[in-house]
Amino acid sequence: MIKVGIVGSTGYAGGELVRLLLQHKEVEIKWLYSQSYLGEDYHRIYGNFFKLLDKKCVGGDINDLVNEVDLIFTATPQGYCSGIINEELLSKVRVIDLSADFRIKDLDIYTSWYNLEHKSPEYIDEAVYGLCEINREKIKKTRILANPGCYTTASILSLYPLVREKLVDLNSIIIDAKSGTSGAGRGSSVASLFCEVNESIKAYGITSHRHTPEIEEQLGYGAGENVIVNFTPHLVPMNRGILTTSYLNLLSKVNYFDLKEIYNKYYGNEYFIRLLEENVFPETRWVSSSNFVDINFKIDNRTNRVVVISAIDNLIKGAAGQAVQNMNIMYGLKENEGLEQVPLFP
Ligand SMILES: NC(=O)C1=CN([C@@H]2O[C@H](COP(=O)(O)OP(=O)(O)OC[C@H]3O[C@@H](n4cnc5c(N)ncnc54)[C@H](OP(=O)(O)O)[C@@H]3O)[C@@H](O)[C@H]2O)C=CC1
Ligand SMILES: CC(=O)N[C@@H](CCC(=O)OP(=O)(O)O)C(=O)O
Repeated sequence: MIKVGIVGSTGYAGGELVRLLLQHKEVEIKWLYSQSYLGEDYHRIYGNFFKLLDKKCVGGDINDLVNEVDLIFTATPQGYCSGIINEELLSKVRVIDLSADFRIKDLDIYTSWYNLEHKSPEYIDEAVYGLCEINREKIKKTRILANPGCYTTASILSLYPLVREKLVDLNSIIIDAKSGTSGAGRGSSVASLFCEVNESIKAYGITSHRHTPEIEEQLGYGAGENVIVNFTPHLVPMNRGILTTSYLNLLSKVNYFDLKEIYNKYYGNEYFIRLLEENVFPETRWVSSSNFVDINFKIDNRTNRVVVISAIDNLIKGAAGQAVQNMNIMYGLKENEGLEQVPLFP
């Protein structure tokens, strides 16, 4: 059994981690860390766990708590994980961080886009970017796993084959993305209030969203050269889900089946990536509460562009599910262990 502790267990991503790990055959949840709910029954925070999980939230020194576990998940705001990482902690546990602290390899880019001083930059190189389908081999051995962002998971996975195979103009990429409001977390803010979100859709972070450099860096590794994207997220009045619609200029005349062959080459054997049938396009409801990524595309012969659509659940493949998938890889387990849920609909 892998003994785990979860910091940030009371947030939306943390809550989904608890739900998935509770049903995982190879995992024992040892503790749930919380500053705000110290000593409270976890099921009093999230009533869905009533009679299923009998644990109180713990607090205190994380350096003591790590003695009880093999692995910790940090589902915490940016800046927390980089503040606790040190050699002593890593001699006791492996870490899966759901924040952006170790995702971006270029420290200057991290500092400028996050407006944060990194507290342990010496560990950035060692950390592995946990996009499972792309970095599987490196993930197996790492002590620090940087779990990718939600928009970035959907964007990178859906565009990676085209960029890697240099089928598109790397300066032409436009990613239009939409997210449910759970993407903003459980912390209250005016922007997340029902009346602010319901019956409306808005773009935000235009030209400045912090997932832009994460997408550019990872697609750049795939292409072997710099990639520049326009990334525009939108907030939509639904609880969960991300849909991306991307536009890329094709460099040569190709048809649907040429591109399908390329996508099959990369993802044909991937359990969690579902390449849909021709003219069937992803919808967030078909992946809801599951770890699946649905992808399809259409070529616009008039403009010589390819339009790529992808859908994920932001809290699962975009956060907790991918974190569990990464744990499975790190511990040599079946990659879909604990993640075989059929998507929830309606
Ligand atoms: N929501 C999503 O769709 C996604 C989220 N993420 C990332 O996952 C992380 C968690 O996000 P999310 O669950 O949405 O956020 P929430 O705001 O819902 O939860 C964050 C949790 O972190 C804890 N926390 C807050 N401040 C601190 C602190 N200074 N030290 C330790 N713990 C703290 C809080 O718990 P308490 O006060 O009880 O200790 C809180 O419940 C973030 O880094 C986010 O960027 C990544 C991908 C998708
Ligand atoms: C709808 C919404 O607000 N989404 C969040 C992104 C989700 C997320 O938490 O991503 P990171 O882990 O990279 O922070 C946002 O735009 O900030």
